[in-house]
Amino acid sequence: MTRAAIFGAGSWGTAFAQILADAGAERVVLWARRPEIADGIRDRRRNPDYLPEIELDPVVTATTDPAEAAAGADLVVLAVPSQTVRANLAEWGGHLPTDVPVVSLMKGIELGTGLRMSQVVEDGGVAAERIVVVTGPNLSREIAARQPAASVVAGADHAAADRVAAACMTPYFRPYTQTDVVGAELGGAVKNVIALAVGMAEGLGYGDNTKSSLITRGLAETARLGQALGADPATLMGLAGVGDLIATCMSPLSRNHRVGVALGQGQSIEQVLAVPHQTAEGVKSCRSVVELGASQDVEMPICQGVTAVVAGQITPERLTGELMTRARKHERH
Ligand SMILES: NC(=O)C1=CN([C@@H]2O[C@H](COP(=O)(O)OP(=O)(O)OC[C@H]3O[C@@H](n4cnc5c(N)ncnc54)[C@H](O)[C@@H]3O)[C@@H](O)[C@H]2O)C=CC1
Ligand SMILES: O=C(CO)COP(=O)(O)O
Repeated sequence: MTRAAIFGAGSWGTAFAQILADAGAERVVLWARRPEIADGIRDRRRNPDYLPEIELDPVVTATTDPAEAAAGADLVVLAVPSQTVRANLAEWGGHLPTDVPVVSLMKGIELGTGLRMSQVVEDGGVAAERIVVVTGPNLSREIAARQPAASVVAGADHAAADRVAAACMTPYFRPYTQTDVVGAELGGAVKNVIALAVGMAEGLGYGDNTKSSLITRGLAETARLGQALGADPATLMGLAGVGDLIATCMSPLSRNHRVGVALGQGQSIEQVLAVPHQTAEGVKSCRSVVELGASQDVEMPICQGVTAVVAGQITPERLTGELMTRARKHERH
């Protein structure tokens, strides 16, 4: 029976705690940054800020002490924002057990280094064969409501991925194992940027043809990047690619989608981010995705345009015009 430590008590960390508990975990300890979050989970079995509608199973508890969270864990899960995980690991990585799978739930590319999350975790001292990525069309609010969803559990070591998949399989959460960590992570990171673009289109008042065109051409950008970086194209046609792209781009529950809608409606990025909201990874990862693409000579016009809108350099209207008037070309190029 699993004894898990989940670092990050936001939406996905909290929903994943419920998954592990429903899958039969003996104990799940959430590490929270803020004491009021840990107190709510420990004393009232509710996270007061993230998915407060879930009454957490009694096996779920919480602490702000990383050593206490990690003690005795046979599974470690990381669920903090992509851009903070390096600093987080430097702070509390020394407390992590050295011989158990470490799961990354994060979907992003690190700014400045262009590294995928598993590479950042590896830099933090975790051996590659212990790192497992969980990704796919998994909007936390739907998972919290125990609505059926499938997911990808990818590890360079299939046995580690299989161990994690066994620990998180429930009647509403169906994990498929994978060894293509590169494809799984790229799918999860790039779809957030495409969801910003689709949200912008919605905010501008455009309908489903526009959104479908952006999703499909966004997939083409992801596939080109994946090919350059050694991903298996089949991974991007699966749950981690197409699956997550559809969920995130189409759902009003997606934070990236919602940020895109607000930008499309004419708000500035400062106005959008001034409203307290949860992590919309694409806002930061758009730049690192474009830089990663440029380092491989991969053209990513939608991601480039989103980055320019987020930087305040162009408006969503102008992005539409620029994308629509690019030189004609073969669909597969
Ligand atoms: N929410 C969702 O539906 C899903 C989210 N993800 C990914 O999971 C990762 C985490 O996202 P969410 O839990 O949704 O975000 P969230 O915004 O709901 O929660 C983030 C958590 O990290 C904490 N945090 C913020 N700054 C921190 C710092 N400097 N150090 C330590 N902790 C910090 C926050 O207090 C909060 O507990 C992201 O990479 C996201 O893309 C993946 C699949 C689904
Ligand atoms: O990754 C997600 C769904 O799979 C969550 O999307 P958002 O981060 O845009 O809410």
